[in-house]
Amino acid sequence: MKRIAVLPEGSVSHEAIDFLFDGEALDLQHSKLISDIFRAVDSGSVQYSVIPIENTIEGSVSLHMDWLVNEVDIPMQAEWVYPSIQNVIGHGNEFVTDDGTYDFGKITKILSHPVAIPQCQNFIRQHSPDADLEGVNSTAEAVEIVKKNPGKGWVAIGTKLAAQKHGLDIMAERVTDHDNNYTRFVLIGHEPVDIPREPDHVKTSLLVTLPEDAPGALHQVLSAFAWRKLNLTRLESRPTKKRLGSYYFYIDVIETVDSVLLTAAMAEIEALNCQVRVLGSYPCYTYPSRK
Ligand SMILES: O=C(O)C(=O)C[C@]1(C(=O)O)C=C[C@@H](O)C=C1
Repeated sequence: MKRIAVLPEGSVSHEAIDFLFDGEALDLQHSKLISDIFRAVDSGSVQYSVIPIENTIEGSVSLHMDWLVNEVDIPMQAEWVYPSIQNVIGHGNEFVTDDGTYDFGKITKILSHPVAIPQCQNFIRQHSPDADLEGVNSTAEAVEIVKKNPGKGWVAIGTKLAAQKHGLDIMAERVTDHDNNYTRFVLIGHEPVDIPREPDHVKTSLLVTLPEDAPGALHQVLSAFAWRKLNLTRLESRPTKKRLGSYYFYIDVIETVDSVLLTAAMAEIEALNCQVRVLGSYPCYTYPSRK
């Protein structure tokens, strides 16, 4: 049975891992902190860890990307995209009105993961503009905190799974600003993973660091992919954290790392005095397609 570290029961990450393995029995090790999820696979206490890296509304989960790049050296073994369906969850009796609806104006505090709160900005502004907002370690943790603090007017933004686990009420369903709110997850680990279905495509993630003060260097890097007709699906700069104005580029290419074209492109980029690090070459699965 695969041993996998993932955020607490009822988190979006937890729902997402069940989708990837399609009901396969897994030995899930739940941890409260994403840093512990990274450490679990780094120390070898689990085979794989589940890391959310990008969201439709919020973009990159920078903290997690930085961990992948700076704190650990563990390859990405699979990627999948899963919907982040967020709900307002609380002790419904604190907010219920005479006509049986909920008065969201009575909410004093909204707790959730810092990536989930901005996904629901419109709902919050419209219904509970005066509520305090508090970021916690996961949507599942937010639901747990609300459960333990009745009578204070607190609600969480989280999954139905978490509401069920803690016996709380779903006061509003699907409250994200856009319906197509998806999160991109990666499975990291030292061994390739066996997933019992065909991927939608394969991808290679690269980290490219340009030589200092080289005009046109990024253009030359992109040309190495362009003239080989290699399809890039992500290009993002992140600070190297060494000095202000110094960046590395995170590049996703639809190709396996050992393909002749990608190998040649990487060699060309290295010949430009760039550093190239392969973060992983892996199968990608898109919800809800199951081949
Ligand atoms: O808090 C959770 O439920 C998580 O799985 C984490 C996480 C994230 O880090 O991006 C995952 C997806 C959600 O959209 C919001 C939060």
